[in-house]
Amino acid sequence: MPSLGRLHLITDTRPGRDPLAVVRAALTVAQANLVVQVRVEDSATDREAYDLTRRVLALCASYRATCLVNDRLHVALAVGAAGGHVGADDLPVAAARRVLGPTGVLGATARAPGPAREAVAAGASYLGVGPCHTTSTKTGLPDPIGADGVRAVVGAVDVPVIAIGGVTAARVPALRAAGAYGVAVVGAVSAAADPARATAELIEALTC
Ligand SMILES: Cc1ncc(COP(=O)(O)OP(=O)(O)O)c(N)n1
Ligand SMILES: Cc1nc(C(=O)O)sc1CCOP(=O)(O)O
Ligand SMILES: [Mg+2]
Repeated sequence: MPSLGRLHLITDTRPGRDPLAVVRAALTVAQANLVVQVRVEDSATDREAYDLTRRVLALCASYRATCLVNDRLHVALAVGAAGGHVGADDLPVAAARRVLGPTGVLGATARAPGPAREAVAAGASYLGVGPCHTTSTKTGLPDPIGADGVRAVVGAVDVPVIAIGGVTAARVPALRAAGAYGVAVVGAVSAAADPARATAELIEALTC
């Protein structure tokens, strides 16, 4: 399995957003270092998810970047994406592993060391850990766990930890110091006036 990219860009498909333009801009800068996770609104149809994912996958292929699919693993399989990401409301990790097979990239959300260990034992190849900071992108989340929460999970598992939730380039150093392998962002790139520049700042913070 190729090594996992350190910057995960999660698509923002809320009304008024242009996820393909943002993905295109980020890819021109981050290229093969980027992981694009296609995340659609719960109200989106499978056909809408499939169509968007096919287009994102085609863009990623031009740069040898990795494309993952949030929640809808059948869409990941249908388009030939590298894998998917599941959380508490999705397929259990062991079931997701059976769906993706032994070589698919499988991310799982974990917010504390115990569930993190369970997710890895069940077949997760990386963990999404957060929310690290407050976020306006998703509602209904628990309180932020901060860099200390990330550190606790990092100490419990031997797979890459991807910090998520309110992540900005300025916050990356503290997350890396806590042991995060990488970060996942929505707003830091999608809501930026210049998504390519925002991507460059995140890559710089992740690799310096
Ligand atoms: C990298 C990463 N980490 C966490 C999540 C959140 O997944 P989940 O808890 O299933 O919530 P939804 O994204 O499905 O609303 C993620 N998508 N990616
Ligand atoms: C989709 C998602 N899941 C989270 C979690 O903590 O599980 S935080 C989040 C949204 C991240 O968006 P932004 O980078 O704009 O804060
Ligand atoms: Mg989910």
